[in-house]
Amino acid sequence: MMAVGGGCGEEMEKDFDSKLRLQQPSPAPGGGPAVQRTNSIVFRAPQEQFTINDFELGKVYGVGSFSKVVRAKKKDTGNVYAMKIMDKKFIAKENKVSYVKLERIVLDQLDHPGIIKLCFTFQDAYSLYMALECCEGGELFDQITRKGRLTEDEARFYAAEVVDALEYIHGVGLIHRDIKPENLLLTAGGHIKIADFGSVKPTRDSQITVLPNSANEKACTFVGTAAYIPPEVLNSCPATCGNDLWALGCTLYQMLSGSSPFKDASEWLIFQRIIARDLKFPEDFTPEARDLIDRLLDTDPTKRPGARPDGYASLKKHPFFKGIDWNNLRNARAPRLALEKDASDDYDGQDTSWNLTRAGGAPGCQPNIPDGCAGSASSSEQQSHISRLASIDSFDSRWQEYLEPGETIVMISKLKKIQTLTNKKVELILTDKPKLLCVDPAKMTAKASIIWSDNPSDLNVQVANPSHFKICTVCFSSYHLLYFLHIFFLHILIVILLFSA
Ligand SMILES: Nc1ncnc2c1ncn2[C@@H]1O[C@H](COP(=O)(O)OP(=O)(O)OP(=O)(O)O)[C@@H](O)[C@H]1O
Repeated sequence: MMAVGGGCGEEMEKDFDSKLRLQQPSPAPGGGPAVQRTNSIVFRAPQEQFTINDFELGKVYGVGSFSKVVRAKKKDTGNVYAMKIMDKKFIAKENKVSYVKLERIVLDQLDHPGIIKLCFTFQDAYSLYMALECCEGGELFDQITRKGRLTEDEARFYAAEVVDALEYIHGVGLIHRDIKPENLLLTAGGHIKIADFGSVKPTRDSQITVLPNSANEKACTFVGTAAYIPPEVLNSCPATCGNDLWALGCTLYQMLSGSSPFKDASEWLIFQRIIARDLKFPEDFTPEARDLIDRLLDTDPTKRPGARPDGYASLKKHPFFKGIDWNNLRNARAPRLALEKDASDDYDGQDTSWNLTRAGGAPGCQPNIPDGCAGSASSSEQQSHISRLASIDSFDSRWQEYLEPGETIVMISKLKKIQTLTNKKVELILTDKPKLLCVDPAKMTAKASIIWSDNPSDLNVQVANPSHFKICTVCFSSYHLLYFLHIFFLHILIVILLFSA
């Protein structure tokens, strides 16, 4: 096995190996800070000697800040996994080594039907690979988006499964710290699995082995997603299990109403609403739903059901959960999944040349991506994390020829360019210059390049409605382009406004 670029690549390689020296927290006598003792642990999910060529790659499930998750079928066994692929150089550059290691180590020790399972890992010179069990049903976020909002029965079912998994997570002494509909994945049968354990924090009496620094590091480190962050975190209080219960309250509210309870145009404004507990319930919420959410969103984290001395009993006994058979959740009939609109509507399936191991990666690695959604992100990604898409898509060496030395991609997405008689699919690429590029992915020709300008006669944006806007520019050939659809474009607009502000 080769390590990439010395230092960090080698360290990552060692830490992904099947034996790792780690520190296990043990309770300190007299209730003082936990004492760390160093131990060697053997991972349950083995590090295999596989290569990516041992797998037939399918559709892209989603894209994270520094990873891409792809459907991967092992050629010899036929077993299917969700392969999380992380670029070593990128992880090192973005200082995310500990995040990746933490997720690997923690997932390895968890065992609950409501938590995504890590099956094995492997690596090559360029990438780390985590084979996860597949959640073919996508994110809960997408179900909420597709259905508009969920019925109370559907929300009750999902909330109960999250409560069940959270009870386990908190029981082993972990705080997830990023509970939100995007991190609640659904199996093909429609059952919840909690994902994304890169932000977890062990509690003092945690049974879980973590990274050397995780327990010592200040528990009030700011992590999570703005709309789901509890007020005490904004006030720099240490993390507690109550943080996840607040996020559960926000998630339940979102399931029932279609949007999160604390919404606003910027993170700062969202935080103001959270601190002021500016919470309004839609009139059609039942008293039971309203009461549970109200209690979960208590500003005192110790009063939230699930965080009180009686543990999860009061939460599970809440009238909202009437009728839930807590011992038989996984056998209960799950809500019907709303399916994705035909993906081919958005993309015409030409992109079969995505090279997951970057330029210079493993020879002969040309994964087959039959549904043509390579490089695309799920709707939630598009909606919630402006800077995330590009990081992973910038791995794709295809775009390098359009960039100047040192220039990197901030964002990338497919769009329809509407012309008089036809419409065409192109890639819109925003770089950090800032520059906006329009590339025909079929012919790999650049259709336009706009350098940002403060002069409105060079560049101006006209918003028709929330999903349509025009970028009018003299550099953009002789006609104006109407950029059509995807929530993503709203973000481009935001970026435009930010840059021009
Ligand atoms: N086991 C899985 N099965 C199916 N889809 C998955 C699975 N794990 C992740 N995904 C999808 O892939 C997307 C990217 O996941 P990933 O873990 O790389 O990043 P993330 O956790 O969403 O983001 P970040 O790391 O930036 O917090 C997820 O949002 C999800 O939609």
